[in-house]
Amino acid sequence: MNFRYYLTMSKLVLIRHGQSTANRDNVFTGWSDAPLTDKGIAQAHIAGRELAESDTQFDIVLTSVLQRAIVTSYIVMDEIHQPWLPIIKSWRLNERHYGALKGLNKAKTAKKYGDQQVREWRRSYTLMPPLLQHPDQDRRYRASAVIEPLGESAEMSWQRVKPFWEDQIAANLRASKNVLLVAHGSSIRVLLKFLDRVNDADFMNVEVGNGEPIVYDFDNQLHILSKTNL
Ligand SMILES: O=C(O)[C@H](O)COP(=O)(O)O
Repeated sequence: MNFRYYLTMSKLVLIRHGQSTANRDNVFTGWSDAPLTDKGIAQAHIAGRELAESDTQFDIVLTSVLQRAIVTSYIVMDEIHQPWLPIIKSWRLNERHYGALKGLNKAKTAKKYGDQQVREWRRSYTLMPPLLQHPDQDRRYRASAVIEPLGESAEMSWQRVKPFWEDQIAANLRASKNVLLVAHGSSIRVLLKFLDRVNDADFMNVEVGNGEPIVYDFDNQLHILSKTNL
């Protein structure tokens, strides 16, 4: 038996949702609930088919409470022929909240504030976007007693992803479960920062494409055995 195979106890697959209407229109999205485009739906099918080739038997699906991630997860579950899997939807996996940038066109914002400023808003670990005056009040967050943020840095989004890592992701991996996580650019980027030990400066260069699965294999001590981009 292959030594690495013998040690492998669990698998974590991270997938950013397919293209949303806001991605297509180059608009800051954050917690806005933009649906998938036809291209985004096709990307989700392709990601699912790529994953199906590995024949991984998943135990649980984790996603956000935003439809672009939820619908992507449904498509992937269907493509891997495991539509019955238990699924947990949590606000903790939401995209980073883009504050007052939400709904603005990224190219027009770069013209107004400069490319460097917009790059830092988008890719810095610690910089906050301009904040909203008042929180939005979406019913789905009231149900889980979550006060919607006025805006978040990537670091702030890690503060709310981290408990979910402990309670759901790591807990399942330690129990030798295979986890499929379908989320967003920023919620996945902060997980990659943690898993790959990326420093704050290098975090600026961490990118995650729509519908591109990232596969981690762990041993039973939660050490990473391998990382593969499908
Ligand atoms: O929220 C958004 O606008 C996008 O989903 C991700 O945006 P980014 O590429 O600026 O991180």
